[in-house]
Amino acid sequence: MPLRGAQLYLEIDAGPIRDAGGNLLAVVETLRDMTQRQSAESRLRTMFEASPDPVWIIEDDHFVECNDAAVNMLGYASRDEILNAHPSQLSPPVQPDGEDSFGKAERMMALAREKGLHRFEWVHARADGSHFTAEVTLSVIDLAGRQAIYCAWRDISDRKRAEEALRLYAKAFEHSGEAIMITDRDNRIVAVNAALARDTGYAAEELLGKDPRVLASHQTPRETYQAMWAALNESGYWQGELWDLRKDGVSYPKWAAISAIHDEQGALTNYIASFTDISERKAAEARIDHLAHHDALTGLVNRYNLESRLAQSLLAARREVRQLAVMFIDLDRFKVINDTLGHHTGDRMLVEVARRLGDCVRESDIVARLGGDEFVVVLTSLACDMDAALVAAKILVALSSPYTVDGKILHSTPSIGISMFPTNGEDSETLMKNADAAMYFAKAKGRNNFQFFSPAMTAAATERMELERDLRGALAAGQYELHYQPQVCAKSGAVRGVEALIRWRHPERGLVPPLTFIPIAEETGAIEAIGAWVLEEACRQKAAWRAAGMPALRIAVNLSAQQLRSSTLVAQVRAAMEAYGIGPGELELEITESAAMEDPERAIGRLEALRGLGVELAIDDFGTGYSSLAYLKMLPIDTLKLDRAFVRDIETDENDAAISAATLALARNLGLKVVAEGVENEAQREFLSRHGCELLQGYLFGRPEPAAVWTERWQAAAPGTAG
Ligand SMILES: Nc1nc2c(ncn2[C@@H]2O[C@H](COP(=O)(O)O[C@H]3[C@@H](O)[C@H](n4cnc5c(=O)[nH]c(N)nc54)O[C@@H]3COP(=O)(O)O)[C@@H](O)[C@H]2O)c(=O)[nH]1
Repeated sequence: MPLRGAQLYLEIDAGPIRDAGGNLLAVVETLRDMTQRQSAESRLRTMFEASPDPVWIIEDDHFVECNDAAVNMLGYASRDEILNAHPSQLSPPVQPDGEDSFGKAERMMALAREKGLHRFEWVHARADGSHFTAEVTLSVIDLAGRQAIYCAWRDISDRKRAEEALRLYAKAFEHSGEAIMITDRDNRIVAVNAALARDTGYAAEELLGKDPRVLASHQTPRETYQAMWAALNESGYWQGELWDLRKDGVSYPKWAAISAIHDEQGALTNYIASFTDISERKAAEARIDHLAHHDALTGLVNRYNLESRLAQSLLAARREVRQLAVMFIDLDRFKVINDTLGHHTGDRMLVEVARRLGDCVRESDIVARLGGDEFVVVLTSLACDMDAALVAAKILVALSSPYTVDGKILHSTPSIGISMFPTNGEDSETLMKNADAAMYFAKAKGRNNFQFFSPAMTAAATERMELERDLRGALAAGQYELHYQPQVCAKSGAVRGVEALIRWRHPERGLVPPLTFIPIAEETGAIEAIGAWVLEEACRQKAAWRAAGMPALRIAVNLSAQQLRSSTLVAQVRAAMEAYGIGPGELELEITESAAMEDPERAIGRLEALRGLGVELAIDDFGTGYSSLAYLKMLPIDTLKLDRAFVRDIETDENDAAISAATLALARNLGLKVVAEGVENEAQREFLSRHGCELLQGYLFGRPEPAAVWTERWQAAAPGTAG
């Protein structure tokens, strides 16, 4: 029963009652209490209106009712604008799956009618044309006896975006070139990507659920792992190098970056690690490091590395109270091999030298190449300097044995300088400097030997360095001059020719003799320019003497081995002769026996060409070298110069006398003239003359003097000649 005073909603049905004639007899009214139903409908409408999600009523496939949320979501001003629209009219023409919106909407509604409830995703269009994705739920309802569809939307754009992002992350994870691994809070592997499977050789299934240490090799130091966990616990991040083991058992270095992941409450949930295989980078680094510390040609320790290795060895020697030897090794006349046979041959020989040096020393010793043909051997931990001498002797033998390079047999010898720690120096620099000085001393001592450093050598080495420095500018500064020494007829004493001998008028040192600077000029290559100057100057002087009416004397000029090697020599000589009108027989070129024997075939060709110019040719220092008589016979020469070493003791030393006599006999047989050098006294003159020597040269007849002195002398002897 309704309460007194409460409102009632009644539904009244009234029906007339008539008699047979149709007259109204009464009205029958049926009252139905609709109060409850009315309030239910009102509640439904309220709910419909108050729903935060857009809701619609669809009848005959058109929206006939909607709430404010639907109007707002679509961005229209009033529901009048959208009511009676077909769902496709509030949608883009086509749905993301490619189906047209009208057809698909019809299909969805049909499905809802068939099943009673149907849920699906739908892209709608707002009033401004923008789109959003909604999850649509269609439920079939009965509206006052008519079938309708209740339609509810939920904007799932955010969810879709999140899903899209997740899909993207998943793709990025899977396709990343970097190996990625995700572990749970207990450090069990929960995900690995394809790159990790590729790098490790394991399939993902073989790793899931395992501890990442299944990949570890024992090459990663324990401290690295300790530091890694400390950093992850403290800052949540660590990166560094780890060594892992591939499934095939090969270990490899990888660069790891690991982050700890926490949820919104700050609880640890995962670790995510990315790894880069750095095998190639490490190998490249190792190669670069090797190149930086080793000589590219021989693979020996280089200069830079030698310094640090020597410093370390010195520390050890000091600690162990042992000696140490630094050996400077230079190959004698290596430049000749390089210049004549080419760098390729020179390089191959240096590689062989490096190999032989390695064979002469212990593993713990150091063998370095400083560049060119300069090597350094450090003998570490020696008991006495005798040990160093034994190794030096071994090196002498090893490096002096013939080399077979490109089918050629080559000869070279080393000059070795040794400085000892601690006697000759306590630091690397001093020891190296002193070994270098000792090496120069070994060279000066005739090469192919070793010398221990002595303090006196420092001065000699310093002087050599200074000379080398000053030599560079001497030609341009006009500091060279030629002195001339006469060659006389043994029988008559008449001057037949002069030999041009170079002198260096050094601004501080005064007159420097050729034996002091010619070897340096030869080693540094300066000799070629100096030789060219000598040739030109001698020819110029000869022309000047001729112009002054001096006797027509043959002029002899010394040629260095390097000049003989030069392909421009013949052209140079021709040019000088033409420039100063030097005729056949007026110029003699002296070459040493060793220069001619360096490459006899080439020498023969070049000397023949010079001969063709009318130049006379002499072999200098005859008897001091290792002449092959077979080759000597083939050389197109006119004169042998008997070395003054044999002349000096010719009257007292039977050997010298015998060699001199034999040389003179040989020359006679070969049809050659002989000039005996270094004749200082009558007895020598008499001996040589008696044995048929035609020409003599020596202090007995005159020392080498400047051209002006000879001019004066000749003018005095033959007054009336032009000045
Ligand atoms: N490539 C070039 N080499 C040259 C040139 N000029 C000289 N030289 C070579 O230097 C060497 C030494 O020469 P030098 O000091 O001039 O000595 C010469 C004479 O002074 C010396 N000599 C002459 N007579 C005597 C003597 O009676 N006693 C004695 N103790 N020494 C004497 O002999 C040298 C001449 O030697 P040589 O040339 O072998 O005839 C020397 O090897 C020169 O070749 C140059 O321009 N280019």
